[in-house]
Amino acid sequence: MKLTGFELRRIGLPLAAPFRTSFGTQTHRDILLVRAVTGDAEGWGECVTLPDPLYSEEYVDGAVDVLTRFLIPALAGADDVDGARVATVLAPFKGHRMAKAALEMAVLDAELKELGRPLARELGAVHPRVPCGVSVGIMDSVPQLLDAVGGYLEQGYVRVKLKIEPGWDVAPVRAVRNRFGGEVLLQVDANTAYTLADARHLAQLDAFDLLLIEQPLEEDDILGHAQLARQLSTPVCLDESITSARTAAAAISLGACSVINIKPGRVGGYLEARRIHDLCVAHGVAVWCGGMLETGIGRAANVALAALPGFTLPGDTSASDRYYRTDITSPFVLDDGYLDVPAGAGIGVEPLAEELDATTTWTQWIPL
Ligand SMILES: CC(=O)N[C@@H](Cc1ccc2ccccc2c1)C(=O)O
Ligand SMILES: [Mg+2]
Repeated sequence: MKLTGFELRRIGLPLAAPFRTSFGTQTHRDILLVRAVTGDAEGWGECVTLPDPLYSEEYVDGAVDVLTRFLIPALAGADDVDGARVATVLAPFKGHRMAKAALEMAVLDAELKELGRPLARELGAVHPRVPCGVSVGIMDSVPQLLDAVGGYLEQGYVRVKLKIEPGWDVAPVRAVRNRFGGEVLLQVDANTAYTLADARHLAQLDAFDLLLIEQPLEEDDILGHAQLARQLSTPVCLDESITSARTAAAAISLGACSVINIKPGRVGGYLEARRIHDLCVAHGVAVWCGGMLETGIGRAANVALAALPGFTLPGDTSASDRYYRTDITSPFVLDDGYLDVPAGAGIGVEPLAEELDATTTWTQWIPL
């Protein structure tokens, strides 16, 4: 496969509704897309960075800089790069996993589109569609939360995840349980908002039969999560802490988690995501596919990943309209709580030209 160049393209999309988490409220997305061009095809990657380093240390402007000055030149200097080799070529550069993931995804999509091979099959998907959960933000009041949760359950979502933070945790969870009953699959996500000193407070959540509590402590506090896990009956799931197969192996071995939220952008790409999946299956650790409010580009690849056998819990692979009134691809529409795995070559979708043009805020072509 002969790469001729890459396009970096930023698009601006308003969120259908504000999305509040313990690290802030988002109303708008500034999304970096990567287009890989070869002689015979083009592939797309989506960088899941936020504009500010609030979820992790990466942010959009930083990703643009590291791609432009280091990562794309490294690929230009390597011969015969394909999807499987991108991570090796980029390995000398530390971190910047979301930027690396977007680049690898674009190269992999171009390669598979040239070969006519679907990403799902390439990754080892075994299901034609995946059951979908929904992530519900922190709200101004419990009644507002109950309305939102009721709406998502009516749409067919099979699992509800509630964002929590100190001051918004036990009461909203109890209210959802009281209103919607004990059968609803329910979990919470703290996005690192607590400390080990909150252990006794968080143990109150054990009364609500949650599937898991996601990332209660800081990203680098693996030992803290192991100590907390011993004080809770609710399974601890890690998100921000799991940055590679190596950190997943360490977290599992140290008893820091019994469930893992796999996000390809956070771990450096879909191939590393598959390695984490395989590791977790070997250890009997359940995994599910997390979300970073991706457009249909990232959503398509996430749904393919979520169809692998070890993804036994519903993920945050929600429909396009969970976040966007208009997606930049044909929208992913929930059908009886499921999303279909794209069957086309590569990620199986392409951006809609008119949507792309309407939302583009900046673009740069980088020839190899
Ligand atoms: C679906 C979900 O909860 N995702 C992340 C948090 C998150 C929240 C807000 C975001 C805003 C812009 C881009 C990515 C974002 C990710 C999580 O699981 O922790
Ligand atoms: Mg999370």
